[in-house]
Order: sequence, then structure tokens, then C-alpha cells
Amino acid sequence: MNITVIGTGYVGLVSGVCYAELGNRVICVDKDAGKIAALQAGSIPIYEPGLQEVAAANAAAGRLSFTTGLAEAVRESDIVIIAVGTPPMPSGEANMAYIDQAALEVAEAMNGYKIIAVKSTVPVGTNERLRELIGSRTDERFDSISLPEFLREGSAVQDTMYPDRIVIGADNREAAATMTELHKPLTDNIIVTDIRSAEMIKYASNAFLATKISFINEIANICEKVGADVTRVAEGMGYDKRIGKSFLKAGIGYGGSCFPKDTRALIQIAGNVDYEFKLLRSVVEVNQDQRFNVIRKLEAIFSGQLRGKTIAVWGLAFKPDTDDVRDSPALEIIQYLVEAGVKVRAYDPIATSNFQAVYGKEGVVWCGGAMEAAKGADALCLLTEWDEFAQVDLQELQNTMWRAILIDGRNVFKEEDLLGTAFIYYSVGRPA
Ligand SMILES: NC(=O)C1=CN([C@@H]2O[C@H](COP(=O)(O)OP(=O)(O)OC[C@H]3O[C@@H](n4cnc5c(N)ncnc54)[C@H](O)[C@@H]3O)[C@@H](O)[C@H]2O)C=CC1
Ligand SMILES: O=C(O)[C@H]1O[C@H](OP(=O)(O)OP(=O)(O)OC[C@H]2O[C@@H](n3ccc(=O)[nH]c3=O)[C@H](O)[C@@H]2O)[C@H](O)[C@@H](O)[C@@H]1O
Repeated sequence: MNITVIGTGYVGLVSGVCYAELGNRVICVDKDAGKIAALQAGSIPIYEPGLQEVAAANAAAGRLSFTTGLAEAVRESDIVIIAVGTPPMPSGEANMAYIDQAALEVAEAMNGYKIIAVKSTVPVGTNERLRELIGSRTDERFDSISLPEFLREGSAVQDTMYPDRIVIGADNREAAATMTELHKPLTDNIIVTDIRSAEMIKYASNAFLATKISFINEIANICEKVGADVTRVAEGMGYDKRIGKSFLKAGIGYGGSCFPKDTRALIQIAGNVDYEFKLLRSVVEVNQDQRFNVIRKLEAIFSGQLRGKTIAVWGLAFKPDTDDVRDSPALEIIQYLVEAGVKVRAYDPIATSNFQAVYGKEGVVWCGGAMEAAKGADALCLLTEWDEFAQVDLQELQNTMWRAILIDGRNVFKEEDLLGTAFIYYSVGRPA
């Protein structure tokens, strides 16, 4: 099939590459000319394991191309997939400006029947609204599809090629059949629903996963007070198939471009129909507070005297294997420390320049390695569980630091790892 994907962020780029890998002819479109020039030159603007190789192979095979020419790409395609951003507005509601703009541009370019699918995460009712918007600008026939995306950053290629399920929201049987055919090679779990249910499945899934995380973080907080170990508790819970093992890792709370945004958006969606989503409000509140446990621990250690201390921070990305720092807990933690007069020495294997672009360069010593960041520090806060942090020589780390105090915000280390060292070690939800 001939497919145009609009937007070359994580979702557009990864899904475009993967549709090409399935043998389709894919044109990826972005209005960001710099991004397209880089992609045309074979460079991938995001860090995503495996993506570069699959993209290069498909571009070389002539199945994958990149352009800023939206109209021309749409005219050459049977299926148009919209994957532009839906960032949060100050109210928490999703900003539909990029979606609307893309839809209008598609409408203007129409030259025959097409399926127009929305992969971006959009509030319930959006696809119906877009159908009217596009229909008001073109006489050509088209069908609207809601095609929510469930990939995770850091494992996006794997998630896209081997998804747990594909959800297709459609109200036209033939369009649903075409989309089912397109995704058949990926999984047998293809769920065709009405459009509104598909839109809701996306928000409900993210909200549920966020709920699991806030739940286990609260259990962790209680574990710390009663002397239990949250990692064993999660393990013991996870063997129950009704609960499941995943998303029960306690830490400093969820971040990223999606859970924070989508939980707030769903609260708004509910609010718009006079429903107060009390549970989800608490999930967000717990998450917001969880990151400050790191600060509370530091304040307790230094009896509230943070000013003048040197604190090393390992990890700036919102999770490992990505250079994405959107809504990363590290942003607020570092900001708090700097404002409290702390000398922060920060290191991330790949996310530092993205972090600087959001946070600014001032007030922090940016380091090129983990040991360099730890040099002379009064304490070290581990905020992202990059593999390389688990591999460090703890004896060397201890000798590098001024005081051997480690706050492990992601439970990377086990008690036995620290045997024989002088570390004062704090983790999340485990006996100190
Ligand atoms: N990042 C993720 O892991 C996931 C994101 N999603 C959802 O997918 C959507 C996209 O997310 P990201 O890929 O992170 O977005 P992003 O914000 O990283 O990228 C969006 C891209 O769309 C381009 N764009 C905007 N308007 C355009 C237009 N009219 N024509 C051409 N290009 C245009 C922008 O230049 C940008 O490159 C969002 O709704 C998000 O909630 C869903 C699942 C996973
Ligand atoms: O809608 C989206 O954009 C995506 O949001 C998440 O994917 P992502 O944000 O890439 O990353 P996750 O692996 O879900 O992690 C999100 C945050 O939760 C945290 N987390 C995750 C799992 C866990 O057990 N504990 C925990 O604190 C991570 O550290 C990270 O900060 C969902 O997992 C995807 O299914 C969804 O498509």
C-alpha cells in the first residue's frame, strides 16, 4: 500500500519506518525542514535503538522517503496517517492545533478516495470533528480511522513490530478491513471498535499504567515506614496473572511526553462531561509528590542544610534508552536543588544536550562521565536507571566522592552490591 505519515516525531517516524519494513511504500512528511534534511541524509534525529538500521535498509530499498511536501505525498497515497503532536495546554487539555492544521492540509490535497487515520493521542470525539472539518474542505470521498499508538520510547521498534494489540476505530467496514489487512503481519490481536471507543482505549490504557505506577509508589512509601521491601512486594504481587509483573517498579514517579500529558487530558475530558475522575486526580498528585522524596531524603541527611553542598545527579532522561527529557522528574529535582544553593554536577549518557535545551545551561556543572559527575560530591542521586550505572565499580565511586552517600531513585542496586563499601544507601521502598 502507499502510505503517507504526517509528523516525524517518535510515533510518525517509527511507524513510518515499520510500515515500510512490512513492504509498503511510505512517505514521511514533516514541516520541520531541518528534520527532513537530516532524515534524507540518513541521520535519525531521535535516539531509538534499532531505528537507524531499519530506516536505512528501507530507504535503500526505495520503500521509505522523507519530504516536506505534504500535498504531493498525500496525492500519491491510499492511506494518510496523522501522527503530529498533541501537547498539553495550561489547562491540561490536549492542544489540537497541529492536528487541525494537518487535517486541513490533507483536505486541500485530496485527489481521490483515501483512508485518513489518526495515530496521535486525541480526545474522544476528535476523529468525528476532523471528519467534518476535512469534509467541509473537499468533495473527495474518505474514511476516518482512529489508530491509537501504544509504543514506548526506548523499545519503539520492537513494540511496533511486535505489538500486544492493534486497535482500529472505524465506522466503515471496508476501511476497517483495509486497515486490518495492513496490520495483519504484526499480530493476531486486532481489535476493531467504534471510533470513540478506540480514542478512549488509548487514554484509558495510559491512565491505567500510570495508576499502577502511582499505586506501587505509595506502597513503597508505606514499605519504608513499616520496614518492608517494595521490590519483593511487587514480585509477590506480580505472579498473580490478574495483577501482572509489569509497571510495578517503584521510583521517582513517571515522566515523559505521554503519561503526565494524557492523565491530565483524561481528567479534563471527564470534567468536560461533568465527571470528576477522582482516582486519576490522585494518581497525578501522588506522581507529582513522588519525585520530591529524593529532596526530602537529602534534606533529612543534611539536616535541612543543602546550601553549599555538592550533589551529583546521574540520569536526566525520563527513562533509560531514550534522549527524551520531556517532563523528566530530573528537571524539577535539579531546579529545586539549584534554587536551594546546591552545586549540581549532572551526567546522562545521551540526554544532556536535550536537557540543556529545556533547562538552560546555567547553574549546573555538566559532566562527560558518571565518575566525573561524582567527583567530590557530598551525595549522589541516581534518577534514571541506565545500564552503565549498574555496572560502576562502587569502590571507585566511593573513593571519588567526598561523602559516600547514594540515593538510588530507581532501585538499581541491591543490598549485597554495597557489601564491603562504606556507602550510606537510600533507595525507594526498601529498608535502609
Ligand atoms: N512519544 C511517544 O512515545 C508516543 C506518542 N504518542 C502520541 O503520538 C503523537 C505524536 O507524538 P510524538 O511523536 O512524540 O510527537 P513530536 O511532538 O515528537 O513530533 C511531532 C512532529 O509533527 C510535526 N508536525 C506538526 N504539525 C505538522 C504538519 N502540519 N505537517 C507536518 N508535520 C507536522 C512536527 O514538526 C514534529 O516533528 C502525540 O499525540 C502523542 O501523544 C502515542 C504513543 C507513543
Ligand atoms: O502514549 C505514549 O506515549 C506511551 O506512553 C508510555 O510509554 P513511554 O512514556 O515511552 O515510557 P514508559 O516505559 O511507559 O515509562 C513512562 C514513565 O513511567 C516510569 N515507570 C515505568 C514503569 C514502572 O514500573 N515504573 C515507572 O516509574 C518510567 O520511568 C517513565 O518515567 C506507554 O508505556 C506506551 O504504551 C504509550 O504508547
